[in-house]
Amino acid sequence: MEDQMNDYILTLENITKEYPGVTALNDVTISFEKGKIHALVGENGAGKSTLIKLLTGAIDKTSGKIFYKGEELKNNSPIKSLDRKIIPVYQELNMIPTLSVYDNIFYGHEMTKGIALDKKYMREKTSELLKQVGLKVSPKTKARELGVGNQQLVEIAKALIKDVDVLILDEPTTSLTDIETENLFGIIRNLKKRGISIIYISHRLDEVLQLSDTITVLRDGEVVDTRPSYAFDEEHLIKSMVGRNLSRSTRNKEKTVKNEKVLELRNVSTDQVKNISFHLLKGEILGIAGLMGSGRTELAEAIFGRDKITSGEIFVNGELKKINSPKDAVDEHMAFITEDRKTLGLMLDLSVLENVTYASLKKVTTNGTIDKDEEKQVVEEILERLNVKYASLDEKVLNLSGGNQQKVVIAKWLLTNASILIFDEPTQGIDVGSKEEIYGILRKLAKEGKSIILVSSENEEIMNITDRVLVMSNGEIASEYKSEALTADTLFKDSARLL
Ligand SMILES: Nc1ncnc2c1ncn2[C@@H]1O[C@H](COP(=O)(O)OP(=O)(O)OP(=O)(O)O)[C@@H](O)[C@H]1O
Repeated sequence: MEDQMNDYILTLENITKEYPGVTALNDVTISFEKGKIHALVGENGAGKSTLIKLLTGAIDKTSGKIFYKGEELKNNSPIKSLDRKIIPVYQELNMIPTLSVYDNIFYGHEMTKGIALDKKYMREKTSELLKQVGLKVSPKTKARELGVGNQQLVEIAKALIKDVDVLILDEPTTSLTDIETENLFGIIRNLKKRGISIIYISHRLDEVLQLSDTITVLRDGEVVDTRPSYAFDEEHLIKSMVGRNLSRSTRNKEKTVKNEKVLELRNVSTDQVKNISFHLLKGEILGIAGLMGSGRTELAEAIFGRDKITSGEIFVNGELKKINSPKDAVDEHMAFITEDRKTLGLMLDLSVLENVTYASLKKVTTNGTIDKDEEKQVVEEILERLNVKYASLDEKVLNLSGGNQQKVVIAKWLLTNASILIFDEPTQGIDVGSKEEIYGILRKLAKEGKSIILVSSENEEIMNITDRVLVMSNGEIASEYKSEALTADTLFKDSARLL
């Protein structure tokens, strides 16, 4: 062990973490090399976040040992972990929107000169850090004026101020554009050159293969494979993660579209989108593509009555309708599966069962009373199809892993009798096997005559799953394609057309 301590900054030895009814990590041994990028991959619920929470002192292990810089790490806590320069940057960013970049960076450990804040020093130091992460904005810029990609960079700058030794990045590219992702990778590689050790968690396997030196695959809380990245390819990685070969979706050839307009927008504008006209057919999957901030989500929100329509008309099944609230939309048999599961999609304190059945109680109601057994059976079936990991139906959704929470949102809406389903980034944070399962369910719904709007930033998903695609740019529809005619190249060009 002594020898190894020189190369390895951090070692987990036989770590087990048990929650009531769940073994989140089981006898896990992993060594992280100094100055290397080490990726952790695995299905939703495999134990990645649990491992990070142990390293950052948010929770305690049930058994096993952690060694850091050659010494056993005992009595860990989030504060001690920061002092030890083990710093996590989470996907859900923590910036205070109304404060400046430098106020955010120094928040909680402000510099003073005498009794006053040393603003000059903080601004200068922030400038230096922003340079290191390649961000060209003034330290005085308010956080709310930064896009998600730039906020992510500020979070990393914040880690650098503490002289980070181990930087943990949890799904850092989820909300980034391709260009922002490339930029981030350049910065990560620079940090590595400076000797910083990086633990990188992602469901985007192509990125993991491209960026990391070593990959560890977790499955059901156990390490099933650790190798240098060059010894993996994507197929092998997927097989390790899901424990079987997985057939990936290819372009959709099965046509389920009927020539019947279920939804039509004529010249619809809101404060966020301009002059939107399009229709959705029965049995169709219509993709909405575009860059972050192009108005994709805002368009979905307008249709669902969550944003005020300032002009234009919406027709449902050929009839002009006023949709002023989500309730109006639900009355028209629409469902909106939101991207923001924490605030809009779930009630975290309620059970898995209650969350899934919340929007669909009628389905299992006989004479006004809920048939509990039937309810359970229906819910169990859908959760099994989506491969959701949960201890029991009575478990609080709060205790589920992020990806499994997302699957609960999807399950909830799949059980409603909605005929127009709007999905906003349904597979964000979802593992590769379950993604395929979700695609299969979407196709099946279309075949049953439901109509689907799919907002997505994943090109493959947009091209393979949909029948037709609208590309948004700067709040407008820039172009429309039959999916089979769409290429990643055109998608990229059209997304920037109206900028
Ligand atoms: N506080 C908790 N109480 C009970 N079970 C928990 C708790 N936190 C996590 N778990 C369970 O531990 C297991 C591992 O969860 P974890 O969040 O580590 O997964 P993950 O690999 O990060 O998944 P994802 O890719 O979805 O983020 C899951 O089965 C989860 O339900």
